[in-house]
Amino acid sequence: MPKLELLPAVDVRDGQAVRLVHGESGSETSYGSPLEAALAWQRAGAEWLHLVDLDAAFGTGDNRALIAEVAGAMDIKVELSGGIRDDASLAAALATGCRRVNLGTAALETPEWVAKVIAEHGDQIAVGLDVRGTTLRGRGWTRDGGDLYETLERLDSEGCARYVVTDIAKDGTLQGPNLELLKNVCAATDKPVVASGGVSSLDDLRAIASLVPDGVEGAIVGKALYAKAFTLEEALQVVSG
Ligand SMILES: O=C(O)c1ccccc1NCC(=O)[C@H](O)[C@H](O)COP(=O)(O)O
Repeated sequence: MPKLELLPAVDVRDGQAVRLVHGESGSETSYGSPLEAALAWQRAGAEWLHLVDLDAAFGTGDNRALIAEVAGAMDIKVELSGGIRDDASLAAALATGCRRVNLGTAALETPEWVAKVIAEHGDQIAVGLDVRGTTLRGRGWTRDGGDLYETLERLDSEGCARYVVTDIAKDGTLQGPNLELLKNVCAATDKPVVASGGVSSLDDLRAIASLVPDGVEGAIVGKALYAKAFTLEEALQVVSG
């Protein structure tokens, strides 16, 4: 089986590591200290951490200092997401030393700025394509933001290096990933795709890994790890190729 990168998630709301259902504000289950969670994933052998500032994504404040503390404590690569929408928030995100950032809302609302930062920062910029059906959602997944495939075509033409693809209907539900969506996005772009949302089992990871030849590069796993559906060590073993 081809190797799949695994990105355990730490989503931060109001200073706590949480998981949401369908990304909905108010559906939080809390899992304690974000730093402890991140260090646990690092100790278990993760090569990447997917770190999300949910308050910044929802516009309910931010966890910027804590996010910087967590990112700074990591020896592994960090992908940072949530509320990165302008020069100041991008500069703060990159100053944490993270390997890359995910832009979501900005790719829908300020496409000129996104084209500019893609040109400036290359593969330090990924775009999160968060969808319901084939409609993109921004502002913490609360507002419609256009057609998935039209936006993908535009971002490809601007040189976007990578996409993080989430089916919101699956996110935080432990119902399995949307493999059809992943296949369709891979068919529409030559750029690598990171799958996010819904992973519930080691078989789900095997199914995502079977899409590596199509262009899937990695998988983000949140709820399944916190719910102890499997251990990160087991997951890393399964995706190691
Ligand atoms: O990433 C964001 O910006 C974001 C914004 C609003 C709500 C949720 C957001 N991200 C959620 C994640 O990235 C999850 O960590 C990831 O999809 C894992 O999902 P799961 O394995 O289903 O818990």
